[in-house]
Amino acid sequence: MKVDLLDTLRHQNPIVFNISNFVTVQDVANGLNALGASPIMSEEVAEAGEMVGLSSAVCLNLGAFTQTQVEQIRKVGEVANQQHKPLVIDPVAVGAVAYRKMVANNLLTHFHPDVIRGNAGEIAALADVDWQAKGIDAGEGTGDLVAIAQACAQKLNCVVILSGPTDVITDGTRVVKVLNGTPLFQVHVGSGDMLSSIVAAFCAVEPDYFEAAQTACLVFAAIGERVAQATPNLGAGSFSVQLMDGLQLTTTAQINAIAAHQ
Ligand SMILES: Nc1ncnc2c1ncn2[C@@H]1O[C@H](COP(=O)(O)OP(=O)(O)O)[C@@H](O)[C@H]1O
Ligand SMILES: Cc1ncsc1CCOP(=O)(O)O
Ligand SMILES: [Mg+2]
Repeated sequence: MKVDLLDTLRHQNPIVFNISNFVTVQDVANGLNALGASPIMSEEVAEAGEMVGLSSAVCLNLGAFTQTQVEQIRKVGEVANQQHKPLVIDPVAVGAVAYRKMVANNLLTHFHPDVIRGNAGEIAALADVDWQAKGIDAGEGTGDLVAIAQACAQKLNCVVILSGPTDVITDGTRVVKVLNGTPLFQVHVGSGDMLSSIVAAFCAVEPDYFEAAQTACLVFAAIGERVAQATPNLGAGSFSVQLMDGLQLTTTAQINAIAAHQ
């Protein structure tokens, strides 16, 4: 696990272009900025080419799109592929809303993502595995999470992150698990969206996207875990503030000291 990539990221300060959702856009911008990347957002399809051109990675969040925004997402995904910029997709709630799954599957015929990051309900839906997703949350299912993540990665020919209490990262064959984290991530809406954009930031500084994805998961989960451990009885509001501080101030040595992965 290349935790030192965090120092590279902070040194290079890569621009990450995000199409975010209106719910968590502030978390995504500030999370990236605190960690050491440079976020930029846009809702205008006419500037898609320039936006991708100035960025070192792109993250497309499918959390709350309109039909107009779907056109923008498709254009940005196509341009990212043409310009060979790393492309990360966050397929929010595709397991809970049939329309979203249809839109996501259609978008995936227009461009190829390098990494897909979702919870169990979302990754199961993209892999066409039976699962009871609950809105934006993972929901419940009985399937094997590693097998589901691998099936999704093989089907879509990309790296897949199936996040949750344990993050599963796979390229379809190789599998790494990140065991760090805190249940407080679940009481803050936007944890997953932040992680997806941070995955893109690591893809900007590491061309092996399987490596970039697992490092992003470890860095984010370990920082959350440290923050939770540092303050007893931390609640949802304080956690989100402390998490921002942690993203900015945590060192690679501190992450290595608690890193738990297989
Ligand atoms: N119960 C948990 N314990 C530890 N970490 C968790 C837990 N649930 C989620 N996480 C962490 O929260 C982050 C967001 O993942 P997740 O909750 O799966 O995304 P989403 O918000 O899209 O559903 C990841 O870093 C994941 O490791
Ligand atoms: C609540 C909500 N509704 C549409 S997108 C969104 C945010 C999802 O954020 P996350 O997947 O990071 O919890
Ligand atoms: Mg999510």
